[in-house]
Amino acid sequence: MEEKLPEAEAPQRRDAGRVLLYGEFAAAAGAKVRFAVSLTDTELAVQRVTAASASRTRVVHYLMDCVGCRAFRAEEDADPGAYFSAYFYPFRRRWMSSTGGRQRLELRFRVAAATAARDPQGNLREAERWALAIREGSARHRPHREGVVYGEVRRPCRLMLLVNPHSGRGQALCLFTSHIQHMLTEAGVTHTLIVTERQNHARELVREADLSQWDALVIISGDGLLFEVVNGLMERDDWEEAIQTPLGILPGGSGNALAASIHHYTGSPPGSSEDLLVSCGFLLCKGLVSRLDLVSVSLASGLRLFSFLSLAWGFVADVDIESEKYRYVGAARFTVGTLVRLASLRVYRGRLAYLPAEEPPPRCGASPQGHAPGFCSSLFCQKKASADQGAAHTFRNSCNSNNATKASRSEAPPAASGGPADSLLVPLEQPVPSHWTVVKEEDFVLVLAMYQSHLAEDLLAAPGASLEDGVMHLFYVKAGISRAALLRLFLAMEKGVHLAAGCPDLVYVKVLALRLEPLTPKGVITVDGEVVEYGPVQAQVHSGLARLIAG
Ligand SMILES: Nc1ncnc2c1ncn2[C@@H]1O[C@H](COP(=O)(O)OP(=O)(O)OP(=O)(O)O)[C@@H](O)[C@H]1O
Repeated sequence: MEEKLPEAEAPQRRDAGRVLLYGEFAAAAGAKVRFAVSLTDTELAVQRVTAASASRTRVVHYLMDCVGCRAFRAEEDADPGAYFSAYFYPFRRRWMSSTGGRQRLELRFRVAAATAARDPQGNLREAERWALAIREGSARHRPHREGVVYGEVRRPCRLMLLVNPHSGRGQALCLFTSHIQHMLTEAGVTHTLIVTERQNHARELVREADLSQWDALVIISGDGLLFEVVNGLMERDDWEEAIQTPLGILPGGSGNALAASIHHYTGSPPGSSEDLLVSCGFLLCKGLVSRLDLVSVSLASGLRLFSFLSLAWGFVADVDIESEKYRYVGAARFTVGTLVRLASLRVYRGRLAYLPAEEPPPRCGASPQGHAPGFCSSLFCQKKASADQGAAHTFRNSCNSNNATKASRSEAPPAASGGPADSLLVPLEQPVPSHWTVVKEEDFVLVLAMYQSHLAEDLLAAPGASLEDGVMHLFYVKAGISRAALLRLFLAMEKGVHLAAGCPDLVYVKVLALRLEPLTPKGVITVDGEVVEYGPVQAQVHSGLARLIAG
């Protein structure tokens, strides 16, 4: 962020702290104009050196916005000067608009001290002194949120950067070279680029990789490639350590839900897809690491997946998959898909039950309004008697300690199949525990569990979500909603105000675990936007199990 101050010749400012370095430099060899440059703990201030006070405007660049600085010799051998270039990405609002994005700004100064004009090595040493001080300052100041505990990517760092060349409109590689590559160079981040050759290539790579060689695993693609990476890590024998590897995401798909969520959490207003890419690239260069909730998803076949974004059935899952054919229009594919599916709105039959995160578990037989008692005469109850003992026992053990807060990661015994045990779940063939809430309705238009804020770049589905809140944000829309009302909901979701729309058919609840049992014979269930086998499915949150580069 730039701040123009009217008068500030003195190299001392109360609010910015002590001046660490001060110098007067030109921008290039032979340039007449000189600049007074001062570095404090938080900012680099630049002021033109001139006799006329009117042109002495002082411009402040915050180290918070700086990704790196480098020193180098002049290109011409005859020039004894050296240079330092600092790279800033301040946020700029668009003219007459509430949107904006980070924009690149390079500040370059030529060091050629009068006394050492013929001392190229001395000039370079001075330029390096400035570059090091600016780099250290920018590493100390990074965009962060109050109350979040951060780690950081080790420096100097080596990234494994996985690109899906087919994601989105097939431009991920191009987006990397045009927007990200130079940022990484500016930030001194070394990386190895791997272009995926097929589905599951990334999954296999990270499953077999020597992770000690990498400080972070970053994808430039849609959410599907990160889904592969997360599951590849969780399939390893050393999953507990492997999943601690910082993950990063650069939006190259058409949905880019996690990238949009990360951007949203920084408090910046939404911008274009390009703004989102630069914002995520900036956060990657800054290298702060937050914890990220993962949800374990168990399917009827016994397969267990780990998900970081969403579980969807009905309208949302259908739109996601059916709109694949409109991928050439980019993010607008969801809008087109929504309109097409609205025209032939479907009702999906099934049973839904969940363990609420906030309310105390309902007593047996006590039914919250609109819900059946904990155990109902549904398919969930086929083996009520036997489950009552085993399941309730299993559940009580975990429930006492964490029902009101977060699903426990550390207290559960390790599961035989790798990954943490699902202490809140009972086998799918058994009824859900008695104090779960079983939804009375069985006809739905959609069921959607979100663990991050965005369903797509422009769909703020769960405004209250955060990276590590330890809950799933469960939405379901009951059958009977009109097309117009559903359209209104999706339009309101663009601004994240759908929950305030007073739609009687929309239900929202925070849950720790859920079970969905589709009765409609054919349909689509997606996990993080990827199709999984259709049938009964259940899920539990594991709070903060993974680590993600975010601000
Ligand atoms: N080289 C490849 N060829 C074919 N499929 C790939 C390749 N690399 C990855 N995939 C698969 O492509 C699918 C889609 O990937 P991804 O989600 O990253 O992109 P996208 O679908 O375009 O993004 P979005 O979900 O945002 O629309 C995933 O299932 C992924 O496993």
